[in-house]
Amino acid sequence: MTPRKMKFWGWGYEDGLSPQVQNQVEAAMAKRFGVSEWKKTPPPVIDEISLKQPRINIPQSLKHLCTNDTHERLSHTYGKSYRDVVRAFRRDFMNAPDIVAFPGTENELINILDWCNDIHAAAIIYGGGTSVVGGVEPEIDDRYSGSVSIDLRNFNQVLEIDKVSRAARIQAGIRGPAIEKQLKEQDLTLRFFPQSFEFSTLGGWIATRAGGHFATLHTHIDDLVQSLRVITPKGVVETRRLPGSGAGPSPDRMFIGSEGTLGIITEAWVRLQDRPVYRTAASVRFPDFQSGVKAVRVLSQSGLYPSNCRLLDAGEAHDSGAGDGKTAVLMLGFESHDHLLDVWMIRALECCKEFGGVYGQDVIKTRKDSSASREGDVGTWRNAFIQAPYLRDVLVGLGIIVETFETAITWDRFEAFHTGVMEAAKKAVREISGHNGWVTCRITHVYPDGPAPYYIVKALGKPGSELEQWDEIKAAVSEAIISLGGTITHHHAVGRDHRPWYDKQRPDLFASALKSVKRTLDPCYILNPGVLID
Ligand SMILES: Cc1cc2nc3c(=O)[nH]c(=O)nc-3n(C[C@H](O)[C@H](O)[C@H](O)COP(=O)(O)OP(=O)(O)OC[C@H]3O[C@@H](n4cnc5c(N)ncnc54)[C@H](O)[C@@H]3O)c2cc1C
Repeated sequence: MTPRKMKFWGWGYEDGLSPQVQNQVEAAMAKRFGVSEWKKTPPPVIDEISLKQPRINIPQSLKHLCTNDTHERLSHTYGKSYRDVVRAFRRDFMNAPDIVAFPGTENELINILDWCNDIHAAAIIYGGGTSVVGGVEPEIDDRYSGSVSIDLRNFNQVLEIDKVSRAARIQAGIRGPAIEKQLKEQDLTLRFFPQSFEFSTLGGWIATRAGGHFATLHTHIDDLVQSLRVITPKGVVETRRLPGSGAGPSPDRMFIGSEGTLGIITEAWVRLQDRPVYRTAASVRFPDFQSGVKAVRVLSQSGLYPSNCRLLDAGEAHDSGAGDGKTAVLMLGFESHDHLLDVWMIRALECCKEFGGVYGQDVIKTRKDSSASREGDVGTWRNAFIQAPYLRDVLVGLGIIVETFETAITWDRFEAFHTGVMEAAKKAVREISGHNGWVTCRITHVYPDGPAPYYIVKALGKPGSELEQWDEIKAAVSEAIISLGGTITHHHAVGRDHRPWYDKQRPDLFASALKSVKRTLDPCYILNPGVLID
């Protein structure tokens, strides 16, 4: 069987979406935007793209690890944000790396890093390349001789499992499905499922402080990291495996979220869980979003800790097929390897009822298989969630601006914050695109002290200016988020795209301290220039 081909210009596999579904999407969007006939841009093919000659040559000693092959250079130019896909559709690959390297051992990695240091080439660490913030794009200036994208795909093994402490030593370049496959043999799971799970890597999750699918408790990868091994241009840092420690600032925390600027994470000990046996799921409809928000706050502070507690506003519920467009919908779920969950679900539904929540036939009693989250509204939403990145690529070809942004804020400020962000987003879409467009929201994660809202923008772009229009919209909503007290990102990371607002959010003295760390670990500033710190 021939292996499925990955797109070099967008999300996932070339055959990831059937032509029938594509046609359905085009028809639905034509109706929504009142377009009689789409003027479609076809996805790029390699022969149409002219790449500049590599600025650096691969030394003889590294020829077996490095390539300047066109397909590899194209595939390593971008992450997977809307900005990235639009530029790929424009056949614009001006920031392609000069060289792509595929080390298989730490020694090989060190040799590549030494070479980058010697010739002052930028070294961009590439995990799964699913960054949505410009994290892997080799955008460099002429202070650098060129750029090398260092792909960690060969670091793809679960190396050791400690069943007693429920932990595993895992290499950083391994993708989500391979982690779970190897842990399943021992009836264990990392239980970390970002939407990009299929193609993103453990090292990428740690480097970006990624957020998984689960709505409460261990939402970020941070909580699952027990220790790290990191290669820096100045040497190796390996931290101690501990369940907890009060010994000064945490060295792990310094590298978690460092986005390839301080070192290359090669492996991590991570905390595992037993595989869930029991599951229950329900969807609850609320007359309006704010009623749902009140219920979600009570749930987040109830100590019930649902695994799924995702509140969709009416627009988002409608778009995913999980709602009628008039009511907000809460996706609720619990899971456990240990006990039946009906008592938890019953109590959670009581909380929802207090705020006008209505649940129906699809309330599912505890089951001992995964079907609980695959049926009814919950299942419909799950399918839409998995297909969404493929659909996004189709919409880009139609000239539709389609992108997300996400943040977090404490409960006491949420209502005013959400109103302000929605107003800013709708105003920006209206003024910049000339149409009303669609701005919808869901709450993806909830903490006892506040939610993480996630917004989706869809608008008809002006042909040829979609990217510039999105950049303006993004700037407007980012200003609103920062001025209203939120974070520029809850889990998508900073990268290059969020830098202006991250620089406003972080305290100045902290920025100086971070720069000192950078100078110590990467004195020639070869690691991922432009990301996080200059
Ligand atoms: C459709 C879609 C859905 C997504 N859903 C989620 C989601 O649910 N939750 C979420 O948090 N994010 C999500 N993302 C964003 C993205 O998947 C995450 O940021 C993810 O953690 C990136 O992992 P990666 O392996 O692809 O890293 P890459 O994109 O390859 O790299 C990301 C950054 O980390 C650095 N890096 C990568 N590996 C290492 C390493 N081993 N050592 C040091 N630095 C490294 C890179 O240099 C870069 O700066 C989504 C993205 C897409 C396109």
